[in-house]
Amino acid sequence: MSEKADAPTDIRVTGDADYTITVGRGLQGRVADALGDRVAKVLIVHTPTVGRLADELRQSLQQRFGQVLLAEVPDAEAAKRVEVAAFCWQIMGQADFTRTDAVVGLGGGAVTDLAGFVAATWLRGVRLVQVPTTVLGMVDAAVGGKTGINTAEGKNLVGAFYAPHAVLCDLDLLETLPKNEILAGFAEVVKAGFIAEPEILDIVEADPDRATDPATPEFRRAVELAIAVKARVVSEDFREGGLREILNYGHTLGHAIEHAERYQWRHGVAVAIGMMYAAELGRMAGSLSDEAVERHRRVLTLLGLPLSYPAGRWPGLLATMQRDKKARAGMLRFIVLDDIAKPRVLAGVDDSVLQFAYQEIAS
Ligand SMILES: NC(=O)c1ccc[n+]([C@@H]2O[C@H](COP(=O)([O-])OP(=O)(O)OC[C@H]3O[C@@H](n4cnc5c(N)ncnc54)[C@H](O)[C@@H]3O)[C@@H](O)[C@H]2O)c1
Ligand SMILES: O=C(O)C(=O)C[C@@H](O)[C@H](O)[C@H](O)COP(=O)(O)O
Ligand SMILES: [Zn+2]
Repeated sequence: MSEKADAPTDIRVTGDADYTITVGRGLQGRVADALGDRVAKVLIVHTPTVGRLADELRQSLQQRFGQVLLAEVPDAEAAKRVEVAAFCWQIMGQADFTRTDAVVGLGGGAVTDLAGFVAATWLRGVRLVQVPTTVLGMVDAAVGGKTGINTAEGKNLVGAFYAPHAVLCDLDLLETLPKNEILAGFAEVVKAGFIAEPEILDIVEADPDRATDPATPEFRRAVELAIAVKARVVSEDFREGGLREILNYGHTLGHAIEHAERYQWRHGVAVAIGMMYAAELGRMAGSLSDEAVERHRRVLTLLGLPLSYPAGRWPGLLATMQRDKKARAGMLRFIVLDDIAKPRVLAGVDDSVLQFAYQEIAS
C-alpha cells in the first residue's frame, strides 16, 4: 500500500461533548454527510489563503443544501476580532439563518477559533463542522471545542466551550501549507508529547524531516497521537475544571509573548518558547531533571523553533501573564512537568523564581 492510501482514522470525543475527529486523505466529499440532513443553509468561514478550496466546497455543498454562503475573513490572528465575528453574524442575519443551519470553519486555528465562536453565539448555538487546514488546527485548535477571539487586553479573552458536530482533518489540505507553518504547528504536536505521549518525541528525534513531512507515516502517527491526547483530555474535562489545564503547557508565557508581539507571531512559535520556559521553571521550582529540560531544548531545536526571548521584556510579560485564565485570585499558575508525561499545576511561585527561570531563556 502506498504511504498516501491509508484508510481514515476516527478518534472519538465523549463525555460532555460527543463527536468524531476523522483523520485521513480526500475527506472533502465527507463534509456534506458530516453536516447531516436537517441542515438547510451553510456558512463557510475561511481566509483568502484557502479561497479556492472554499469555492470548491461551496460548489459541492450546493448540490445538497438550499443555500451555501462564504464569509471570507482576514488572515491569521486578524480574524479573531469582534468586528470579524460581527461581519459573520451580519451575513447570517441577512440570510435568515435559523437553528437548523450550520457553520463550517475552513482554515487554520485562527479561523476555526472564530468560526466556532460564531457558531456558538449565533442563536445561542448552531451546528458546527470544523475542517482545519493547518497542522496546528488539526492537532489542537479545531478538535477540542474551545472557541474564541482576542481583545486588546489579551489572547482568547472572549469565547465559549462549544463542541463541533464533527471534525475532518484532511491531510491532503496540507500540501499547500508552507514548511514554517508546519513547524509552528509541531509545537503543539510535541506539547502533547511532553505532557502525555513521549512516542511523539521519539518520532521527532528519530528523523525530524520525516516527522514533519505530511506525506510520511511518521507524520500521520505523530499527528494522530497528538489528537488522541487532546481527545482523551477533552473527553474527561471538556470545560477545563482541572485536567484540561495540562493542554495549556507553555501557554502562560506563550500567550504573553503573542500579546507582546501584537499577534504577528505564530501561536506555535510563541508556545515553543513558553514550553522552554515552563521546563526551566519545572527544574527550578519543581523536580524536572536536567535531562528532561535538555530534551525540550533538543526537540524544539530539531524543529527549528525558537527557545529564547529578549531579557528586557520580562516586566511586560509578567504583567500580561496576570490575565492568564489559569490565574486564581491574582496568583499565577503554570503547568510544569515532574517528568516527561507527568504534568501538574505549579502555583504561588515567588516572582523572583519566575524571573530567575526567565533568565535561563533570555536572549
Ligand atoms: N481552540 C483551541 O483549543 C486552540 C488550540 C491551539 C491554538 N489555537 C489558536 O489557533 C491559532 C493558530 O492557528 P494556526 O497556527 O493554524 O494559525 P493560522 O490560522 O493563523 O494559520 C497560519 C497561516 O497559514 C495559512 N494557511 C492555513 N491553511 C493553509 C493551507 N492549507 N495552505 C496554505 N496556507 C494556509 C493561514 O492563512 C495563515 O496565514 C491561534 O489563534 C491560537 O490561539 C486554538
Ligand atoms: O484545548 C485547550 O484547553 C488548550 O489549552 C489548547 C491550547 O493549545 C490552545 O492554545 C488554547 O486556545 C488555549 O486556551 P486558553 O484557555 O489559554 O486561551
Ligand atoms: Zn495552543
